[in-house]
Formats: sequence, C-alpha cells, structure tokens
Amino acid sequence: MITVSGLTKQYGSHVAVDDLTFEVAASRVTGFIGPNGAGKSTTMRMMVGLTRPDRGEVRCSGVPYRDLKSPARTVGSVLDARCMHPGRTARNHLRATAALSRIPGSRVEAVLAEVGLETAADQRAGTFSLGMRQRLALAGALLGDPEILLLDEPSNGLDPAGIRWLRDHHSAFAARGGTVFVSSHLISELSMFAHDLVVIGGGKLLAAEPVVAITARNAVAVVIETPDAVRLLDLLAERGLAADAVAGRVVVRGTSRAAVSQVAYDSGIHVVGLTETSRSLEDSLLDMTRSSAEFASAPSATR
Ligand SMILES: Nc1ncnc2c1ncn2[C@@H]1O[C@H](COP(=O)(O)OP(=O)(O)OP(=O)(O)O)[C@@H](O)[C@H]1O
Repeated sequence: MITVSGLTKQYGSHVAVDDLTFEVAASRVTGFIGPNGAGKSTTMRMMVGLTRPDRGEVRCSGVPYRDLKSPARTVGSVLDARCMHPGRTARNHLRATAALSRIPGSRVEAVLAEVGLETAADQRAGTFSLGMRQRLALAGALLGDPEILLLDEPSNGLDPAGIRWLRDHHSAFAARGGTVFVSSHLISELSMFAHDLVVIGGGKLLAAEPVVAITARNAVAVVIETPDAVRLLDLLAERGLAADAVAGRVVVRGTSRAAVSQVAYDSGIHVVGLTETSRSLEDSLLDMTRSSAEFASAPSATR
C-alpha cells in the first residue's frame, strides 16, 4: 500500500504538485492519469525519494521511502526505461543492479524469464528496441521481489502483444497481493485492467476512486424530448426510475430505451425524440481534466 499525504512540490512560482492526498491499495492495479504536465512524474519521483517534496509525505507499506531498510525489496520502480548502460548486456545490467541493492544474483535469471528476455539476455541494451528496454527496466524493478511496483508510462514503445503481456503481468502481480501504481496517457488501455484510478490535473487531485464508480456515474442514459416533461417525470418516478429534466429534455438512467418508450406510449405522452447515450470512461476523464490549467492546448501565440 502507498499513502500519499498533502504532497506538494513547487518549481519557482509554479506549483507542479499541489497538496495531493490519496491511497494506493494492495492487491489492486491503480492507474495514474493526467494530461501532459499534470505532475505525474514529479509525484512518482517524490514517491521514491528522487525529488524532495516541499510539503507532505509518501509512505510505502507504512514507511517513508528514505527509512526503508532495503528499498528495492519494498518498491520496484521504472521511471525512465532509458536509464541503462547501452554497452552492457541485459544480464550484466541486471547483475550490476542486483549487486547495488545486495540482491542475490540468482534473481537475475528469474526476472529475465519473468519478462520474457531469456533469449536476448546476452544482447547489449543499446541494441534493444524501446519495447525490449521497457521489459529490461521492468526486470530491474522486479529484482528485489518487491511488494509495490511503481511504473511511469510502462507501455510506451510496446506493440499490442507487449501491451497485453504487460497488462496480464500487472494483474497477476496484484492478484498475488502486490500494489501496482502505473501512469499512462492511454485511458482506454488503463481502464481495461486498472481497478482504481487516481486522476490529477494541474498538480491537483481530481479523483481517486474505483473505475466502476466512474463508469457507473456515466452509465447509459435515455434522453426524451417531449412537451409533456413534467407528467413523464412523475410517471417515471412512480416506477422507481431516476429521471431529471435537463435543458428541456428528460434524462433517465438505469433503464432501456424500450422501457421508457413503453411508459410514454401507455400514458399517451407525445414523444418528439428518444435517444440513448453512453459516455466512455475516456470521455468522463477528459471532461474531468479539461478544466485543469495545463490540459487545454496552448492558445496560439498573440502577436
Ligand atoms: N525539474 C523541474 N524544474 C522545473 N519545472 C519542472 C521540473 N520537473 C517538472 N517541472 C514542471 O512541473 C510540471 C509537472 O511536470 P511532470 O513532468 O511531473 O508532469 P507529467 O504529468 O509527468 O507530464 P507528462 O505526462 O508530460 O510526462 C510541469 O509544468 C513541468 O514543466
């Protein structure tokens, strides 16, 4: 589990991370979403002690990162998959990383197998594709058999098969009791396997909740245009259907188009239009982040 409390980081007058408080639960995959410049990388760097917060703190399994006795055994992180010596083979890169954290060399072969790099183990990292470097970086994070995995854009550079493999890996890691905190721009991709989402924009927390809670709020709605809206609202309420009048239309959730149409027909209500809408998770999250200062594309320069 990761606990983030009041985390704040300012660069000059710019507040990059603004009083973030949230929890990342064990046995679940948590997606970390936000537009460019939202503060994701800064937050993740503060989680592993690479950037010092101005205020607030992060606890990993109850302990501040700097106080962990053997950090690599608690938190495995990949914040930049390019961070490896191009002249070293994958196996030697992992051996050196293991030695630095006093992890037995026997783990090297185990993690090479876990990420599917056994056959490329003696190739130099400099010859690797971005996808292979991502796998090697993940192998490095797994060396200490950590409780927590912290990954910044890990699917970057992976092909569709690689992305699926990564998704399955994260899910299996969480199913074994691990905590997975993974940032991504790919909302639809994350929503396929994340249990929870932490959404930030302009450094501020916008949401921290299960994916199902966000999708339920945006469930299918039936929209009816009718001159008899007040009577239709009463009839729907009598049948226990939650309905609202929005911009001169009646909006009903948790039912089907056919059911609403039947209610109107049975009561002789004149229906001018009847549509069914559903918003994707992506739509809802984009709406959430749109108002955050840094999300909107920069306005064109004024001359
Ligand atoms: N070392 C630094 N010095 C000055 N400003 C910084 C520094 N690191 C980050 N920032 C600024 O802090 C804000 C948050 O950046 P950060 O990289 O954390 O965002 P992000 O959500 O990871 O973005 P992206 O998705 O584009 O990687 C940005 O405005 C960025 O320019």
